[in-house]
Amino acid sequence: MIRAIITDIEGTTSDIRFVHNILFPFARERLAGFVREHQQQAHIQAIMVDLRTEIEEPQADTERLIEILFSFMDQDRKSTALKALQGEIWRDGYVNGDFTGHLYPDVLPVFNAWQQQGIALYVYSSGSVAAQKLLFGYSDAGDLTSRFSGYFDTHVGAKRDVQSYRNIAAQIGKPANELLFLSDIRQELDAAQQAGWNTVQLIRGEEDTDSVHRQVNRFDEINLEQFPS
Ligand SMILES: CSCCC(=O)C(=O)COP(=O)(O)O
Ligand SMILES: [Mg+2]
Repeated sequence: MIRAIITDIEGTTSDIRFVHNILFPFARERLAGFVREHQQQAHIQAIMVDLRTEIEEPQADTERLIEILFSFMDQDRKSTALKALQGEIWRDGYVNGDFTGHLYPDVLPVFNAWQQQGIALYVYSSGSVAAQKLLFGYSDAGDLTSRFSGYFDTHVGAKRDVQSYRNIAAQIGKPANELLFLSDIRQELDAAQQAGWNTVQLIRGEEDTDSVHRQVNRFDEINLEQFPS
């Protein structure tokens, strides 16, 4: 019996093109100026401390960190520090109405149905928790933040690591076999499955013929009765 559903964002609830063509360029254009302007603020300093730790360069100055952040963006590296900064930068874009968080139209009706069945919804994304709340708070369908019982980012671990899913299960407080993870990325689903979770792969674009996971093209094709009770 599925009691909690944990969803990825990019490529699952939301179009990868929104993230790569709207969000990422918006942050890239503003990143250097943002870091220079806000580097004295405590929460930005904390992000920079994390970044220095991540790159093992305790003496790195602001310009070196900016250089590193650009190389991380080029690699689409899921660095917790980069993701935290991107979230800070996107805030202005959402608040000023430059964009709204993309949501596939099939998502919200299915969220509604699951909630009516008493199933708790969570998010797990490489984007920071703050960025997740912005995307769903300023989504195409309005403010959906109250729909979720919790949010997880790479502070629990990377999305391809089995231990991350064990950490999330411990925080949710439910056994792994009552959890369902939704993602477009096979390697993330493999990790969740190794942790004992149920999985469904969203195929929003190209097919994935190497996957062992149940596959659907839309949320309304997910049949919770297929999972063992
Ligand atoms: C919170 S929306 C931005 C998502 C993001 O920054 C990203 O790297 C995509 O990560 P995901 O784990 O959702 O595929
Ligand atoms: Mg994804």
